[in-house]
Parts: sequence; structure tokens; C-alpha cells
Amino acid sequence: MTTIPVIDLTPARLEGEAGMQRVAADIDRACRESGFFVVKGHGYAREIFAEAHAASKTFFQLPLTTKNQCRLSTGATLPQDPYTPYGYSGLLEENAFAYMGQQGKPSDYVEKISAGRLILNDNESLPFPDSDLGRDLRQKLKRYYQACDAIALNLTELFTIPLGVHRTYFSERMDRANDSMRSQLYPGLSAELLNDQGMGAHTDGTVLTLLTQTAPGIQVRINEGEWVAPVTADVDHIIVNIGDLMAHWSNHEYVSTEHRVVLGSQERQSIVFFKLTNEDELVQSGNKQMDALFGRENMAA
Ligand SMILES: O=C(O)CCC(=O)C(=O)O
Ligand SMILES: [Fe+2]
Repeated sequence: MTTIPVIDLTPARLEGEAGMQRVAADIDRACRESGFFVVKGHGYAREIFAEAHAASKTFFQLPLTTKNQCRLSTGATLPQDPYTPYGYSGLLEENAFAYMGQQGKPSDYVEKISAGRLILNDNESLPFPDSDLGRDLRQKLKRYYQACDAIALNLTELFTIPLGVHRTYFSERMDRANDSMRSQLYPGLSAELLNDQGMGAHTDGTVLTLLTQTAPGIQVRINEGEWVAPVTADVDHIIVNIGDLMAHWSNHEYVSTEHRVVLGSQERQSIVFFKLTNEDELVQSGNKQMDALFGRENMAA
């Protein structure tokens, strides 16, 4: 039976080359099996994750009229970055099934506050509340973004080891990406809700996705239909999954697996970080370099 492994990154950070090799082999196996794994021991302070969740919760508790002021007047994106969502979106406004091209399915019971790479620049005008609370949320989400970006790049270094290419092969293609981050609140189940769909089944269009949660709720579809829940013992344990770009890039040696969120009895938060490639990076399978990476051809790194 496939389960979702918990991988401790500590040996990769502290035990030199041998530690890196061991951890890299575990990650490689998980990427081929379910495409999902949980990481701990990544070296970033727990408070970065806990505080981002706490500040998000404070935001979500604001009156709806205040949250609605954190929408972009121009729609969901900014002219400087037309592909990345920024600002607030409310319950039932998004539909993961529609994103997958499936029409006529229910929308998702989830509220979100989103930001992309522009959050790294404190002078950029972004749709957060113009208050101490809003400024605090922005700083906490910025730290979260920086930590996840760094952890994602560290993970890609581990990817290169079993593949036998130079250590920066992926990171140099992903270090300027317009990644996006969405802090999400799922309501607890109640009689007013039509169903228990927090987020419909979908795959991610990313290279990698990193996610932390305050309670269980995400489920992964393995073995042709069985749904399993990754186990995170703390708020700084990160659920990592392969997205469609990496699956495509690896000619489907690494799998991008469907997942969904089912509402529980209590409210739940997650913060998801979608890692993409640099804008100028063409991702194609059957690409000579990628064939070499995944052992389909001999080519020196
Ligand atoms: O909130 C979650 O646990 C899952 C979110 C997710 O899959 C997504 O945003 O793509
Ligand atoms: Fe997802």
C-alpha cells in the first residue's frame, strides 16, 4: 500500500554528502510513487509558519465588508503580474473542477488571501488592509513566502542528485519565478452548507507545491481511487507535491497526483505556495536535457 512518507531534511542539511544522498533517494522514490511527501527538519523557524497562520486567521475574522476591500479593482491580478492572484476571494468564488476543465461541478467552500512575488518588495502597493493588522499580515506572509521559496529551491537541489546533473540545474531555472501563495480558510461543516467540498479534486499546474495546515483535510488520490490524508504533526511540517510542470518536464516519471479538500467538523487553515519556473524557461518533455536527466539517454551533466 502506498502511504505518504514523512522525510526529515536534517541529514541533508547537517550530515554532508552522505546525508544528502540518503534524503535525495527518499524524495526521488516519493516523487515516482504518489508524487506527495511531507518534509520536516527544513531548518526554518516554526514561528514563521505559526505566525503566518495566526495573522491570516485574524484577517479572516474581519467583517466581510473589510475583506471585500482587499480585492483588486482590476480583477484578480495586477498589471505588473497578470497571471498571479492577489487579494481576497470569498466562499464559493473559485471552482477547482472548472480549473480542471470540468463544468457543472460545485464551487469550493474556501476563502483566500493571495499574493505573488511582488510581496517581496515592501514598496509595492498590494491589496492588504490599510491597518496595523494588514501590515502585520503582509510581513508574516512575506516571511512565509521567502521560507517556502528557499525550501523549494533546496528540494530541487536534492532532486538533482539521483538524476546526476549539476546541483543548480533546477534552481537556476526557478529562482526568479512568479510564484504564488494563497492563505486559505475552510469553514467547519454545518447545516447551511450544501456539501463538504473544501476544494474539488485537481492536480496543480506547478513545478512543486508546498503546503502547511492547521488540521487535516487534504486528501490524495492513490492506487486508482483510494483517498489518503498526508499526516503533518506540526504547523511547520510541509506537504510537498509534484505539479503538472514537473510531471511534464520529467516525461511523467514523477507524478502529479489528484488531491482535494474535504471539510471537517472544525474550521481549517492552509497556506499553499506554488513554485513555478522562471518566465523565460521553456518546459517541454521529450526535451534532450530532460531525457538525459531521467536516464533516457547518456549525456554528461
Ligand atoms: O488547502 C489544501 O489543503 C489544498 C489546497 C490545494 O490543493 C491548492 O490550493 O491547490
Ligand atoms: Fe492543489
